[in-house]
Amino acid sequence: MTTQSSTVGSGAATPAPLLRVTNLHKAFNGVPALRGVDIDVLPGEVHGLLGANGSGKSTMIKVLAGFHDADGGQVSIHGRELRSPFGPRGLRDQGMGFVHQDLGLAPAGTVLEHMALDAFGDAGAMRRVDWAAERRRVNDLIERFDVGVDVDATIDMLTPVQRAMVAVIRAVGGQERSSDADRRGQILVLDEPTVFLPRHEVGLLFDLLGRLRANGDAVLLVSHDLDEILQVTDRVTVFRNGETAGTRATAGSTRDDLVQLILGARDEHVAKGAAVVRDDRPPLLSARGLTGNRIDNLDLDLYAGEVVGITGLAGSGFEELPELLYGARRARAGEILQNGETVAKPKPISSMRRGVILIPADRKGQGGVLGLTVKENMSLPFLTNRAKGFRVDWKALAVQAQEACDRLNVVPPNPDAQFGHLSGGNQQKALLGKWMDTAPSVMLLSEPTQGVDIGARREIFKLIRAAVAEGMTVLCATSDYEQLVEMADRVIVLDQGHVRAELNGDDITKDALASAVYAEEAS
Ligand SMILES: Nc1ncnc2c1ncn2[C@@H]1O[C@H](COP(=O)(O)OP(=O)(O)OP(=O)(O)O)[C@@H](O)[C@H]1O
Repeated sequence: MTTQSSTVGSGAATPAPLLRVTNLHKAFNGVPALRGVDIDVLPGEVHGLLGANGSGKSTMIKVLAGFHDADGGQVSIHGRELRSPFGPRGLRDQGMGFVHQDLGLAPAGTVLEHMALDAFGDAGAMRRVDWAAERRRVNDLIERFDVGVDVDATIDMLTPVQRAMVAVIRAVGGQERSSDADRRGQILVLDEPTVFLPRHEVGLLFDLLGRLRANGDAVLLVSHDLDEILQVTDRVTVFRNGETAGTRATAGSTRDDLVQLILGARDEHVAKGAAVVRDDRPPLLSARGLTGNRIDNLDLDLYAGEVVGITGLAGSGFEELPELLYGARRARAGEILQNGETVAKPKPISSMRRGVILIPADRKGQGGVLGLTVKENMSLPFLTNRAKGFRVDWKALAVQAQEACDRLNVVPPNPDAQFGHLSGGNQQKALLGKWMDTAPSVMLLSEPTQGVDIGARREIFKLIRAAVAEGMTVLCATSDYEQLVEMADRVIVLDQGHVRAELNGDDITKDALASAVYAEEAS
């Protein structure tokens, strides 16, 4: 796929923007989230929207989608000026479509039903859906955008990337139906669509974005993955602290340029510690013959002072290893040993007591309680040891939570903020802080920096390296090769539940990881 659009990159005079946001303001309880952001999105471009966690990306998108009302500023679409509030449908009827990270698809519904749901929305519950017409329309969309799914397939039958593509054409189809704008020249907003996709399938989604671009539409793509942004976008806009830090053409921009714009500072790499010294102490955690749904008869030793990465293609088993070791998922066979001694019936509660903790990938679903405050979330592991009789020492817990927020740069650094209102990266930092305070000996991580910006990522790596230097061991299951290169002392590559390769020290490079993961496919 080319990285330049014919419309934008042709050297012709810049076309009029499809979407122009000027001086947009929004505060929550008096705290500004947007302090006057500006962005122009042109026809025929994929425009990246970057920024640290909490910089205001989602807030702007939620204003455009009608979820929040802006406090001030202008928005124009196709040159027509509009002012927030935009009502519950946001700018959907003006030619904008939105695909949120969770995709908004129900597993049991078919592709056709999902698309027709939008028709129900338009027509009201009383009107009959013309199923034959819907089927023609949906088939036409699938063909036009070469999505390759069956209209009657249920969502749970589709691969993750097919689901993402269905969500995209569903948004496109919704626009075609409701927009009074010209069919060409619509704006599709994708909020971190790739974080849950297997790396090797992301290209299929990007090809679809290329087809939209060729159609004269525009895509606004929010992502923290700079390689992805450099690969797929024509221009990028960076938000910093609720303001626009700048807009750049992607061609000619480097990763470091973008990092500097995001952070307002140069990128700083975290040094890995010295190599682990393996004395005659037993490993902190081991597996022998461990077998799960995918993992098959795996032997593994995790030693004090090391970060061990585990990776592979989706379905190779690497994703289930943290949960098996933690006891959140029952093994079919095999045993787990801690400090050389067999662990009888591993369960989450006993793992926690033994100093083994798990930070799951889906932090919103599993890691934190959205309706509680940051302090309450951070206090959960300590409620018993901070209890005096029936009373909990909230004062001590508040001090502890404040210290963790400050140490980890959680934004806002306010333990009384609602956890669910924190941006994704800040939620992850708060969760890490909570578990680090329990001084674990084994930390099992699953995609620990998904949705986390580059600055917070560095802080998380630093914390992990510091804890490892004190004698902890970390297992990090991820398909993010860059993270493995930066963080891991050794990486185990799985294939169909078995160890395919092990890379150590300086041999851990992105290329080496990719060729180990894809070795069989390439041959
Ligand atoms: N409903 C809300 N109530 C209070 N504060 C909020 C609310 N939504 C967002 N914020 C705050 O507004 C600021 C901007 O958050 P926003 O979610 O827009 O950032 P973001 O750039 O999308 O971050 P991320 O990359 O982590 O998703 C943050 O400080 C956040 O805590």
